[in-house]
Amino acid sequence: MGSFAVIFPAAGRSRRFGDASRKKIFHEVDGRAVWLRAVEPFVNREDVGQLILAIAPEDFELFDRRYKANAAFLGVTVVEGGAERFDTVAACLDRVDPGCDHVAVHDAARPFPAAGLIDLVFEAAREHGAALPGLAVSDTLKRAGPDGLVVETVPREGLYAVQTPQAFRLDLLRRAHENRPNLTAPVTDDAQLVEAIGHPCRIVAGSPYNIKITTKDDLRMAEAISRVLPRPRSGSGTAHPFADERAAWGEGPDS
Ligand SMILES: Nc1ccn([C@@H]2O[C@H](COP(=O)(O)OP(=O)(O)OP(=O)(O)O)[C@@H](O)[C@H]2O)c(=O)n1
Ligand SMILES: C[C@](O)(CO)[C@H](O)COP(=O)(O)O
Repeated sequence: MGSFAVIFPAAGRSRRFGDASRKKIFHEVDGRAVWLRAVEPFVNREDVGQLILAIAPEDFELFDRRYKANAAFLGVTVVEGGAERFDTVAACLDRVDPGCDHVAVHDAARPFPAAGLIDLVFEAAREHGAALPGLAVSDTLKRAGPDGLVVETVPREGLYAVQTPQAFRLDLLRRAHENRPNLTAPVTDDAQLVEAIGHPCRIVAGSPYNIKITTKDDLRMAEAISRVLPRPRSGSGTAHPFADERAAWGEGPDS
């Protein structure tokens, strides 16, 4: 079985979060920092060989003071991130151990990646080379102009809101990142780079609980989610609480 290096981009600026005193990944949800919650479900997995967390240069002092011991205990390598998310991931790709043949990228701002969801993504990445979780869009979609007036209704068939972790064969993701200078559109996830070099990416069923903290409202939602999700089972062998949810998601995006 191949081994996954897991990259956690945590070097963002939290602009949309709107708290100049503390970035979103350092806020706590039910007493645990968002970044710790994002990392812990990947710790102690037999299929994970390396954990790499990328933080912004201005956060090293705070991180060392408050979280150095956590990172050491979890076996996390801490590196410096870049100006854009894809720069951060590229910097981490340079640090992947030679023993890893796959890589997963999971936003440090997503505190609830369930074990079952990670299993699905990793299995599909081994089979297809590239995999990511997604939720079929269930609201009606409108495109509007800057004046707020609707221009059109966008058919939602075949549209997914995608999440992380996104997982890839290592050589494929490296090639995809090398091709970045040839793209003109804004790049918002790693799968987009892989799509651009012509490799199909497989969507598996995401989870509505696997939210990304973007605004303060998301943090309030995360607090609510932490109250309804099951607690970790003792002796489960991982720090991850949500191993029983897999059945609820099904095996693919359509189930
Ligand atoms: N240069 C960057 C930009 C983003 N990220 C990370 O990528 C994830 C998703 O990005 P996003 O939610 O946009 O976070 P921020 O960039 O911090 O938010 P904002 O765009 O509001 O400033 C986050 O874990 C963030 O820390 C990163 O590692 N390096
Ligand atoms: C990678 C991602 O979380 C997938 O939904 C998302 O694209 C990140 O976007 P952001 O604009 O950097 O928050």
